[in-house]
Amino acid sequence: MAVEPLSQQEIEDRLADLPGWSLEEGRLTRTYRLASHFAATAMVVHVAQVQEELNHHSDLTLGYHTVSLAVHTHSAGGAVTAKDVELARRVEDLAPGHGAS
Ligand SMILES: C[C@H](O)[C@H](O)[C@H]1CNC2=NC(N)=NC(=O)C2=N1
Repeated sequence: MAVEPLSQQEIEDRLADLPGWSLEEGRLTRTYRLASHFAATAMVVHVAQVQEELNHHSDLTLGYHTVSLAVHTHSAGGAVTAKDVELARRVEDLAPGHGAS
């Protein structure tokens, strides 16, 4: 997949299809709320599996009942690329199965 930096407009266009995601300090960012700490922990493991599959990794933070992600592309100098959008899309797809919102 291309690692070309996305323009501001391209990022905004893609965020329109990623509910709850935003651009914070140059990274695609989202915090999910879950029913319990155990549920949040299980989601972290699932996200880690997807990140390994994609070979693309966020800063992934486990809170009391939350899972937070912040991602940009290191190999593109910290820019946001299609790889970041792909990861966000994959996490959006798996989140409902964890009861995450
Ligand atoms: C060597 C390995 O393929 C690279 O370091 C991968 C790992 N995960 C990564 N994750 C992110 N967010 N950006 C990268 O450029 C990146 N590169």
